[in-house]
Amino acid sequence: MAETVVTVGLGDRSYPIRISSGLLAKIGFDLRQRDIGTKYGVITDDTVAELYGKQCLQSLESAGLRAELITFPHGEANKHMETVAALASELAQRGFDRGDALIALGGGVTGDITGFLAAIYMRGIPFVQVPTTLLSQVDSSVGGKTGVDLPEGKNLVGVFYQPKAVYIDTDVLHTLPLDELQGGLAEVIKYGVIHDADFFAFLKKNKDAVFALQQDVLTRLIARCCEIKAWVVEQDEREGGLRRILNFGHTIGHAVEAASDFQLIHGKSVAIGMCAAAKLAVRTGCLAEQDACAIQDLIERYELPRSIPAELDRQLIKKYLLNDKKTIAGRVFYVLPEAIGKVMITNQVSAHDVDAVITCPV
Ligand SMILES: NC(=O)c1ccc[n+]([C@@H]2O[C@H](COP(=O)([O-])OP(=O)(O)OC[C@H]3O[C@@H](n4cnc5c(N)ncnc54)[C@H](O)[C@@H]3O)[C@@H](O)[C@H]2O)c1
Ligand SMILES: O=C(O)C(=O)C[C@@H](O)[C@H](O)[C@H](O)COP(=O)(O)O
Ligand SMILES: [Zn+2]
Repeated sequence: MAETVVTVGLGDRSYPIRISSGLLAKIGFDLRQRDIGTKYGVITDDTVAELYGKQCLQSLESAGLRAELITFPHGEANKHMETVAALASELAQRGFDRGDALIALGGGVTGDITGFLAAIYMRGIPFVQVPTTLLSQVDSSVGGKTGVDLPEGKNLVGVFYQPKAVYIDTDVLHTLPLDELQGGLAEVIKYGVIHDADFFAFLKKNKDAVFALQQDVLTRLIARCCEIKAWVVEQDEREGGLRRILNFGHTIGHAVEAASDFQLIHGKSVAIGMCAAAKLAVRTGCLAEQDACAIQDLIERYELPRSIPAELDRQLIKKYLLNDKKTIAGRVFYVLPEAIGKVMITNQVSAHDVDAVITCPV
């Protein structure tokens, strides 16, 4: 199958998202042509290092580029400032300078950490994204949101910093655990709800092909998500308005993720958050019951959770809600669906409705 390319159009900071099978072996050649750095620091977690570290280094070295693998322990629990500080020291000790560049090889945790590191190391060096989870291929590797968590909440420290290119090799999804594939599918469903009813219908129809990682369906799915994200980011890079729609499912989702102490992965927390937002939308009168059911049914079809686990502390969820960046002057912003393919942003949801949805058992 031919390569698919989606462009993120940001003037002189525009960049390509290249999508194809077998791309990992070709990135060295492409990077040499782009002349992004003298030496490449390949930042990756221990799991991905074991699976794809060697392949990535070989791709760069066979193109005549110098590269070094630098690892950190996998998992959301390590997406914090201490990891960034340790990686920055490692770069300095290995002599990385302003002529060098970073490669984020891994999932969203690696991408968020590496992008942030690239933005602040020596006040900014270039980086590229090589996402290896479905979630990172359809969402986190695109758009330049980088950052880490604080004990007080998710992604509370970070900057907007765009990559120079995104390389999506669909082959790497074959080693991804099912749980992680499903997490990515939650963000995929998000795109259908916020912007594209036809894509929502496509997902409804193609579940088996998606789970079987059928190449044509997978490429179409990843490309459509990247197109929608690029379309949003091109209009509102720094989340002054439209970009907030990408946060559908993340208001309650992020609070649930943090309250579970990251035992619930990001994508699954977003699935729960999208169902909660659909319920809130019905309660506030902006969404028809049957559309809320359609959203919940698709989430269930992809074997994702729909409700907040009973054992999670509701008060803790409310505390995290108030610490989130979506809370301004004490008012929490929600992205609520109005129909499949259309959402609105509001900070006028009553505490009573939020309480009802958070405490609701199903
Ligand atoms: N910046 C953004 O725009 C943005 C968007 C969405 C999510 N995020 C962030 O992304 C993070 C979630 O990303 P994620 O779901 O990719 O999690 P992740 O990076 O933790 O990856 C999930 C797990 O899969 C393993 N893994 C990665 N690729 C693999 C492969 N090909 N085969 C086998 N195992 C593999 C990793 O080692 C990890 O243990 C969260 O921190 C979330 O906040 C950021
Ligand atoms: O790119 C964006 O914008 C998003 O909101 C994408 C989300 O899927 C992602 O989880 C993001 O990290 C959330 O950002 P935050 O600013 O709410 O922390
Ligand atoms: Zn997300």
